[in-house]
Amino acid sequence: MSKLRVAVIGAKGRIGSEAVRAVEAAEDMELVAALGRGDTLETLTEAGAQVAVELTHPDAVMDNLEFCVRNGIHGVVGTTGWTDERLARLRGWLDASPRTGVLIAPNFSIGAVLTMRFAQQAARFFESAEVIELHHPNKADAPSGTAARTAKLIAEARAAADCPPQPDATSSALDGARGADVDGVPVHSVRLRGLLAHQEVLLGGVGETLTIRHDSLHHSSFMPGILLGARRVVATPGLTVGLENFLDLD
Ligand SMILES: NC(=O)C1=CN([C@@H]2O[C@H](COP(=O)(O)OP(=O)(O)OC[C@H]3O[C@@H](n4cnc5c(N)ncnc54)[C@H](O)[C@@H]3O)[C@@H](O)[C@H]2O)C=CC1
Ligand SMILES: O=C(O)C1=N[C@H](C(=O)O)C[C@H](O)C1
Repeated sequence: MSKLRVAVIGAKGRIGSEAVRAVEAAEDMELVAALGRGDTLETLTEAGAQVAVELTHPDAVMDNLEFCVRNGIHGVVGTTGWTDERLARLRGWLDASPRTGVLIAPNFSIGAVLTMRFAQQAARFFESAEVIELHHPNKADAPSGTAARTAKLIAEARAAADCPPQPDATSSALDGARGADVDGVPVHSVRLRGLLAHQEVLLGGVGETLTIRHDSLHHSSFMPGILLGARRVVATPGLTVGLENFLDLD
C-alpha cells in the first residue's frame, strides 16, 4: 500500500521537530517536506504532499491553511489562536474545495482530550467552574487553546442544563485577578520555567470540590494524536474541530 505523503510546517519548532521525527518513524507515512519560517509554500505542491501538519504561530496559520486548502492539501492543525471569525474564513475556503479536510485540534494528547470531555460531563453538577492552565514561558498565546476550548465546553454544558451564573461576590479586584472571562468561566494562565503544558479544571459544589488535572510532560504526548489526525483527515472532508471526533469516545 502506498504511504501517506505528509509535510510538516513549523518543522524546527518545539512540537514541529517532534512531529518530523514521529512522521519519519511511522511505517505508513512518508515525510515529503519540512518547512520552516521563510520557506516557500510551493514546496508542498512540488513535493506532492497529501497532508500538511501545521504547527507554527497564530500569525502564520491562516496564510498557510489558505494555501493548503486551495491546493487540495488536507490540514492537521495544532496551532492556536482560533476565533469564530477565523473559523468562518476557513469554512469558506473549504466550501470552495469540498474534497479537502482540515482537523483543528486544540490539544493532540489523549489525556487533555479526556480532561475536556470529563469537564464537559461534570459541569452541570457544580455551582462553580474555573480553569487554570500552566505552560512554559515561551508560549505565545494566553489563555491556551486547550483552556479556551475547555471553558467553552463547560459554558455550553451549563447553558444546556439551565445552570445559573456562577456565584462570585467580588466587588473590588486588581485587573486580571479573576482571570479571563470565557463565556462566564474564569480562565487563569500561569507561565513558569520548567513547565510544559498542564491544566486543572476546578469544580465546586456545596461541601465538595472536584479537580481534573492533566500534565503533558513531553512533546511526545502529542504525537499519537497528530498521526491519527493525519490518517483520518484524508477521509473526512470539511472542518473538524477537536481530536475527540476521531476517537470514538461515546
Ligand atoms: N494542539 C496541540 O496539541 C499543541 C499545539 N501547540 C501549538 O503549536 C504552535 C507552535 O508551538 P511551539 O512548537 O511551542 O512553538 P515554536 O515557536 O517552538 O515553533 C513554531 C515554529 O514555527 C515556525 N514558523 C513561524 N511562522 C512560520 C511560517 N509562516 N512558516 C513556517 N514556519 C513558521 C517558527 O520559526 C518556529 O520554528 C503554538 O500555537 C502552540 O500553542 C503546541 C503544542 C501542542
Ligand atoms: O504552546 C503549547 O505548548 C501548547 N499549546 C496548545 C494550547 O495552547 O492549548 C496545546 C498544549 O497546551 C501545548
